[in-house]
Amino acid sequence: MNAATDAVTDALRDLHSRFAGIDDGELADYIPQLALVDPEAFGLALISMDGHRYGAGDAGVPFTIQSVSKPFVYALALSVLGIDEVSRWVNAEPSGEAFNAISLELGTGRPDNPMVNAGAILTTALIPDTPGAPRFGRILDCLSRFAGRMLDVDEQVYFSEVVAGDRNRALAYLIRSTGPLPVDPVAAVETYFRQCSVRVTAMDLAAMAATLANGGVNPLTGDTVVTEPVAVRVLAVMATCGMYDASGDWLLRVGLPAKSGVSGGLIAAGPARFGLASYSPLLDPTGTSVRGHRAIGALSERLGLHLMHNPALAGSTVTLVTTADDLPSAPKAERERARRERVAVVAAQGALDFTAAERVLYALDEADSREAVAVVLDLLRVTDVGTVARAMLRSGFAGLTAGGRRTAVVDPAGRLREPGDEVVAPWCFATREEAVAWCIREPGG
Ligand SMILES: NC(=O)CC[C@H](N)C(=O)O
Repeated sequence: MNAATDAVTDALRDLHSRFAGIDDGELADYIPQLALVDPEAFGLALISMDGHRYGAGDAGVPFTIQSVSKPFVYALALSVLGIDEVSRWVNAEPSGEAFNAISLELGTGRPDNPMVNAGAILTTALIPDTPGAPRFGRILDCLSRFAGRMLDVDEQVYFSEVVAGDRNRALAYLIRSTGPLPVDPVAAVETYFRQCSVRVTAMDLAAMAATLANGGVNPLTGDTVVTEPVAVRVLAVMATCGMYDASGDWLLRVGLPAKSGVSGGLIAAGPARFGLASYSPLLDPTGTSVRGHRAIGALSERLGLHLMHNPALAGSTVTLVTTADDLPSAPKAERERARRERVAVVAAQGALDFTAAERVLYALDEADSREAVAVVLDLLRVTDVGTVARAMLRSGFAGLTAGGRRTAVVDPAGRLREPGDEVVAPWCFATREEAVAWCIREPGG
């Protein structure tokens, strides 16, 4: 039944079997309950921007979210307070230190970033707490919307964190003593422990990562969990700080915004492509899952997901640069006329952004330099024109017209039109034939 998409699942299964044999690393034991899990558990999950779900191994096994909660609570804080207010309290600089280090800015006491514990405790404390909407209720609701289902708390892990939480309590008191902490340290840490104890599966984490990759819209539910600018900022902080003191090496080799947690969860987001997640509780010394690191690294390489790697450039934007007399489908008389008149035709396809618009403009100049009298731009197969691209194409056309060219656009969907104007270039046509015919008609004829 899934004969075709099985190829995607097979790729995940392949990675799963490649790395399942690795048993390097240690279970986190500073939170006693975390040391009780099955060290062999290993799951991989991938969710596309269309909400297609793929899993291998233990993708449905529950575990606590731990530090993977941090980017999502940061997203909530940004949504409620805005970037300027949040930045007053917590910085966005990589600390180059371990997750539980005393990463506080000299002088201000501001935590270095929201991905280390100090910054995460502060970020949690920034979430408003009102009788109608208590702080933790808001956080659980937000994490659940990112996952696309109602999540709950593993009370045993929560109590275990409370028992073992002296270092986090110390951090909260330290922040309070050196600088900013808007609430009581005990309350801040208590909520932070609960947030870390929220139960998820690798498939849930893939949905959460996919929501960030998808501009804040959950691809499973269609719910706009956060706005696009918020999603973009969270991904930026994940890219620079998400892997603590291993963030630089991770960006170098894997090249994706990511976040790890000490229970063995790991997420990575391929913007506009995929949400990825893994679960395997054996950790390296930075607190990152060993198998997860290897598997997501391999997946990124296999799928060409590195952010700096040719960012999803559409293959071809310009599908045709020619003169109308080269068009074999045109009637003979029209081709004769076109030969005399030299009508150049440029056809484009797909979604036009800045990059694509530059290609189209270059092709228009190329067509124009064929000593054309008239230039036709065919947008019939264009699916979208962004605001920036529209402005560029309009001004490019204005330039051609000012240079004495007749110009026409095949734009039945009115993609170049702006509110308040009827037509774009001198004329807008529904078909290429009409546009060419108009161009070769004798002036005034
Ligand atoms: N890196 C982590 O996952 C740390 C989370 C854990 N609850 C702690 O605060 O120590």
